Amino acid sequence: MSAADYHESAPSLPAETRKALPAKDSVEIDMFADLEDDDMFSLGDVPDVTVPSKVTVKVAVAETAADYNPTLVDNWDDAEGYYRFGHGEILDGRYLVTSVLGKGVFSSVVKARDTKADDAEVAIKILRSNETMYKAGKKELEILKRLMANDPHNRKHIIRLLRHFDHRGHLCLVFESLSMNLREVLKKFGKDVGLNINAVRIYAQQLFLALSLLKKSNILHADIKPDNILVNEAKNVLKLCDLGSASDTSENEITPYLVSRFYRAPEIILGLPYDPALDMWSIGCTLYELFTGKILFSGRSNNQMLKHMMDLKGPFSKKMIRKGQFYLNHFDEDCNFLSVEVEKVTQKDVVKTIQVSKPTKDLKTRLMPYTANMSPADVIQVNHFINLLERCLHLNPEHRITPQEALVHPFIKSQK
Ligand SMILES: Nc1ncnc2c1ncn2[C@@H]1O[C@H](COP(=O)(O)OP(=O)(O)OP(=O)(O)O)[C@@H](O)[C@H]1O
Repeated sequence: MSAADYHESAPSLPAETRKALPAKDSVEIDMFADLEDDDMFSLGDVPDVTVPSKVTVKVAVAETAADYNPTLVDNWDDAEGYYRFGHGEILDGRYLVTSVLGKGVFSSVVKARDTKADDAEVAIKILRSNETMYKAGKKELEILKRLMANDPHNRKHIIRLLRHFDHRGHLCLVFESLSMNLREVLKKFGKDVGLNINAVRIYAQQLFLALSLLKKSNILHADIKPDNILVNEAKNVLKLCDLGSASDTSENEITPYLVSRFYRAPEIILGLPYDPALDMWSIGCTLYELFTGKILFSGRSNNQMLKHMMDLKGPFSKKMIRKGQFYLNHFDEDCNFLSVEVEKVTQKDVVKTIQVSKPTKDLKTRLMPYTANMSPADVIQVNHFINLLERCLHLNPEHRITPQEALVHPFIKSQK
């Protein structure tokens, strides 16, 4: 999750977590900036993540929670509570840090070699040192354990947690190491053109398996998007990661900002009770993006997200609209849509009342142009894909396809 995304969803967090977040980024991140390569997805063509062959060991102290002295925090934390690493530092007496993978809102993630396990590569998520972040990390840890207990043979495509430890007041989660995330795969291989239909099918099947495990475990992921899906070096296996926003299905507090906006289901925006179907919506948006290289619903606000959804799928039923706690923010009493648009000349927001009767650009219209140079067999696949997407993106969560149904859908079942 990016800081910009997260800030928008901050109202769903405890107040103290929100306070701990860095200042809001007012600019929406351009997720396809600096694209270099327009190639279609081709396996085996990605350079390895650079890991220096020689690293100098700078610190070799194994801390325990008992060693932790909060007054010394400034020595190794930056002002925002992120752990400051030394290149070549050893964590927990065994993990030799080789590179920094990234810095999210909750944590920094590093690659390391496990000197007690044949130098196997691992990824370590180091939570920021802040009581609320620590608690959030503990929740992520418990959820990961629950998921692994329900998938003892590691067949369901959710990231594996190897172990955890405390390091100078930071909770550290040790994961199996994977290569790039699907946002990066798309940037590298599918800018504006997307991945080929067979790659999309393989990824779709693995995502539905992950979703079936989440559903069985009564867990909502609540942040599925290409950034939170990692692939192996060969890019033929994916794993769903970042369970930092996940919760038990019983914890469904109604909030209009759950899930990163472009992947947010309509029931969240309208303020209806939600369930695992919200993750299926995010998967529908993600699969569309994998195939086309383009974001399906890139609304600048919840209101414009609803507009984009209706352009694709037609109007919401009045019954569904009226059940939503927030419906009067977006519809009038007669369920006409109140579209908040920017007036071109004044650049001010104006509200236009719109009666939506049918989709202006449905999935078939959008996706068929991609079949122009395809073989007849692939065109059949794309037709199946369109049908599957229609069902993942049903406006009414009660009618959305379930993971079990998706796994036997003709798009998934009809291998070439
Ligand atoms: N097991 C792993 N193997 C390889 N890279 C990983 C692994 N786990 C995380 N990463 C990298 O670190 C990034 C951030 O991880 P993650 O989303 O779990 O942390 P986060 O603190 O929740 O970040 P954010 O706030 O951006 O969501 C991922 O997008 C990925 O690029």
